[in-house]
Formats: sequence, structure tokens, C-alpha cells
Amino acid sequence: MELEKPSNGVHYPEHVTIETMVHDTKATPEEREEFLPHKPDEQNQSQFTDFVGKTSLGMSIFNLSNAIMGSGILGLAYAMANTGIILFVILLTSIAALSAYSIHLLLRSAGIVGIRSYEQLGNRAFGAPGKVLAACVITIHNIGAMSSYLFIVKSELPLVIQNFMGAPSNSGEWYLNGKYLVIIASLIIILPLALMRQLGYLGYTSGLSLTCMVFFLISVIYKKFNVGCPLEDHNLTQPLTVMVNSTSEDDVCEAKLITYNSRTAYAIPIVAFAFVCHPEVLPIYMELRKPTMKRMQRVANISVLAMFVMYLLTAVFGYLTFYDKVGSEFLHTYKGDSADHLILCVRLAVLMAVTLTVPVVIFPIRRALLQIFFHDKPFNWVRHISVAFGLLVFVNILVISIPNIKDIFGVIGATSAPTLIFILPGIFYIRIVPENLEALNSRPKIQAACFAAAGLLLIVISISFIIMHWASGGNQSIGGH
Ligand SMILES: NC(=O)C[C@H](N)C(=O)O
Repeated sequence: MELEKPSNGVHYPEHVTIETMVHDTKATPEEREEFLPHKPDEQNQSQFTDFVGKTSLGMSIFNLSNAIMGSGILGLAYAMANTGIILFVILLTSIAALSAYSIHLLLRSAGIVGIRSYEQLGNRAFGAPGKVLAACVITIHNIGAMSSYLFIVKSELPLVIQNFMGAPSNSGEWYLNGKYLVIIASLIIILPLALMRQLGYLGYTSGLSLTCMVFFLISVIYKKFNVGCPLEDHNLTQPLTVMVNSTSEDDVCEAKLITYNSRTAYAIPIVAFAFVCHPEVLPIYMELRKPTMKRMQRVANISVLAMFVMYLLTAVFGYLTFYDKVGSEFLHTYKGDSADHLILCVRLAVLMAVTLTVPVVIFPIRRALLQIFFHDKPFNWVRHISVAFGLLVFVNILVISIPNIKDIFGVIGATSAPTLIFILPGIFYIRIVPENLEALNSRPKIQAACFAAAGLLLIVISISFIIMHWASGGNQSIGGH
């Protein structure tokens, strides 16, 4: 069978099958994470000889789960409050399933061209514009994700320190100023971890980060049975009070099965944002020990399923605790409980989790930037360190000047998230899989085309709704911050 790639017209010899395909060698050593044909190892069928991944299946699951899990979890109860339980469950299930399918498309495309890099898939599919497009979307998206994580540090860490020190909130001490605290956390914790040469080393911190999130979930469930309705003794934050005014007394503590309002516009972007991990999938695949597509798909399926369960439980119990009063940054809804020791520990756990996720998110940005600007250069420590440092400085400046986390979820979730999950994997797959292997009108390709089209539709719908919401002035009266 002769295989022909659509983008560069390279012809494969007869003996080359999809499993043992070699790509042409124009790519630089840094870019080339390729399948080389060799006798398959009976035990693992591994096809990689150029980069020997050492990360175990378990650690890879931790890393991918950690890449999925982030600040998005804090917006899910808010999304549920504005869609109702049934619509939310349908939305969450669909996006989780589509996200796993999208990973399948990426892995299959990577398997065919033998490159485990999102940008290089873009290059193979559309040449330089494809590579630049993928790199830009990854960079913008991950900078947005990093900003949302550091925003949580900026808003929650002062509350934790204030309570531990028993200081009054307006004492003006520097250590109660979120802006300084973000800079300190970036320098002391994030920067050293971001300097690791390989993502696999972060498996332990990823495990710790996930443990913190499990503790967060258990506490949310416990608190549901602890916070009474209608939260009279709860010192709710100002924006939440505004929401109470717009809700009738009767349905304050009534769970809605299906509901719709102008804030529903944020539901799809929030859920889409929560499931993005796609820029990290291929780097994690590259470092996986015995890297076969089946093994990596297993890593992806287990991670997506585990995060789906955590997301669902957090949203359900978070919503059933505060109902319509839940804020867009869930943790802040407990603001009246600042002195509560459990809530204090929960804040600390979430802070630790999001802080430890930042380095995982930095890796794909650095990779994207290096591939665009230094694609033919070998690894260099000075460049590696400078890019991480520069990125942290940039995102710190951004976070210090951002007033609101909901709009990060909204804008990033409505634009770059559907592009990374739906559009790029769909169109790359169509271009990369050779036509004599799968014709343009074959089922998998039509499916991939519909998938990409659905992503485009999601972007149009989400952006239109968000703009309508902004235009109607709804932005000022929403809970959270
Ligand atoms: N990795 C990301 O892009 C965002 C992540 N899924 C989150 O929920 O924070």
C-alpha cells in the first residue's frame, strides 16, 4: 500500500503502514519527535527510538489530570446555577466525551506523521501558517489559563494570610497585598518548577495538586450539609447580595433542573475551558514510557473520566450549597466563612493546586514560542530560563491589572478553548490522514469535519451571547468577581 500525505506529497514505500510510518526528515532535531520503524517490542509495541520517555502511566495520568484540572473547576457551580442541573449534566458529559475524541484525533494525526507536537501537526497540515496558528492559539490560551490561576492567588492568598495572622483586613501590611503575593509565589514556587527540563518531573507536584483538589471536593460536599438555607447567617459578598435581590424569596433554595438567563452565555465557555488540556497532551505523550497510541489514549480517557466525576460532584454540591447565590469564582462565595478553619484549609489547598498547575501550563507556551522563533536551534538553558522568566513577568503584570476572573473564563473559553478542542484537531486530522488511507468522504473524516464545524458554531454562539450580555449591562450585576 502506498501512502501519500496531502501537505507535502511525500510518498511512502509499500512496506510502510500507518503503524510504522516514518516522516521525512526536514524537521529539526528539536522538532523531530518521530516514529522510527523498528522491530516492535512484544510487550509494549513502542515505536519511538529518538526520545526515550521515562514517565510511567500513573504519573502521566497525574500530569494530564493536573493539566485538565485548574481554575475552571471554580466556575462550574456558577455554570450549573445558570443552566439548571439537567442542562449542565448534558453539557458536561458532551464536552468531556468530545474532549476525549479530540485527543483521539490528535494522537492519530501524531501517529501518522510521527510528530508529537501540536505546532508541528499544524505545520504538516497547512505549512508555516498552520504552525504559527497552533502556536498562537496555544500561547494565548495558556497565558489566559495562567492568568486565571494567578488571579486566584492574588485574590485568595491575602485572605488566608490575614486569617492565619489574625490581622484586620485593612491593616495595609505588604503581606496582605495580593499583588506582592503573586510576585513572591511566582518567584519562589512557580519559577523553579518551570525551569525543569521535562514535564515528567512535575508528576509528583501534579499528584499533590490533585490531592488538594480532592480535599477541596470533600470539603464542598461536607459544607453542603453544613450551610443552612437561605444562608441568613452567611455574610455574603456584595455582588451576591445583588443576585439575591433579583431572585424571588421562594426559589432561593430551590434547585432548578433547567433554567435560562443572560448569564447562561458563560456556561459553555466555562465548561469548555475546564476541559482544555490539549496543548499538554502531546508533550505528555512524548515523555510517556512505552509510548503507544493505545496507552496514551488510556491515559487520556482515565484522566478525562476522573476529572468529569470531580467536576460533576463539585458543581452539584457547590450549587446545592448556595443555589442561585453561587459566585463565578466559587471559593469567594465562602467569603463570609473566612474565619472558618475548614474553609481556610480549603483555600490553602486550592491555592496550592493552582500554583502547582502553572508550571505545567508554561511548558506548552515555551515550546510554542521556541518552535516559532528558534525552531532550528538545539536546547539551550539560557533560552529555556529566559522564556519562562519573561512569561512569568508578563503574566504577573497582566494579573495585577485584571479586575475580574469571569471574563478570563468567558473570553478564553469562548475563543481559544473551542479552537484547541474542536477546530484544530478536526482540520489537522482531515489534512494529515492520507486520502488513500481515509477518503475525504469516509466516515472518520466527515465526523472530524462536523467536529470542527461544531467548534466554529460554539465560538459564534458563545461570543454572541457574551456580547449581548455585556451590551445589556449584565456584567455589573453578576456574582463573583
Ligand atoms: N489547562 C487549561 O487550559 C485550563 C484548565 N482546564 C482549567 O480548568 O483551568
